[in-house]
Amino acid sequence: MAELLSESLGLPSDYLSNIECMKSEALACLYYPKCPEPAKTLGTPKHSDTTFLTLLMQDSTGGLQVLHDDHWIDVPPVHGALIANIGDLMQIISNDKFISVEHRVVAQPVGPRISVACFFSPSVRAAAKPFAPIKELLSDENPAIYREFMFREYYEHYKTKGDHVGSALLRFKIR
Ligand SMILES: O=C(O)CCC(=O)C(=O)O
Ligand SMILES: [Fe+2]
Repeated sequence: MAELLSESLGLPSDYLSNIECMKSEALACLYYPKCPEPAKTLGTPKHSDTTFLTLLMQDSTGGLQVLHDDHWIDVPPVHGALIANIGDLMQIISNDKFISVEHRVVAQPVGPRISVACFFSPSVRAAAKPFAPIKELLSDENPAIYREFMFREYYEHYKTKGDHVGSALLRFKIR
């Protein structure tokens, strides 16, 4: 995935793996019990992932939706397939060439639903360096949309504002 994403940004195929932006993995195993009153709640509320990339495996129950042009679109389960979601940090370093996807999981009267999300974030070494849009992607016609920041500042945003905060993108946006 790192190679494909690097190439689609027009960069050498080892670019993203060299900067170690997706070198740490965290795995979340999620269990959604069946819900007697699905209209009154959500399985997972609307959000975009804070990391670089998420690979998601969902079972055959369904319920995942992505926001597209202000409409919620079902992401139907495909046996054996993984879903790749771009996260906010990837949006920032790609200078909006990749856009992080807003998604949610609806509650359902059937279940339980099980999903496994693997979140890819920077290595400790990469997290100690500043983040900013990749210089090779910038030009006079395509200036940086986000300022430089440290990983610690990025995560402070979520820690101080709690779970229901919007994404950190606006905080770093300069144009
Ligand atoms: O359970 C799912 O399919 C999605 C979970 C999710 O979006 C997340 O954990 O960030
Ligand atoms: Fe998510």
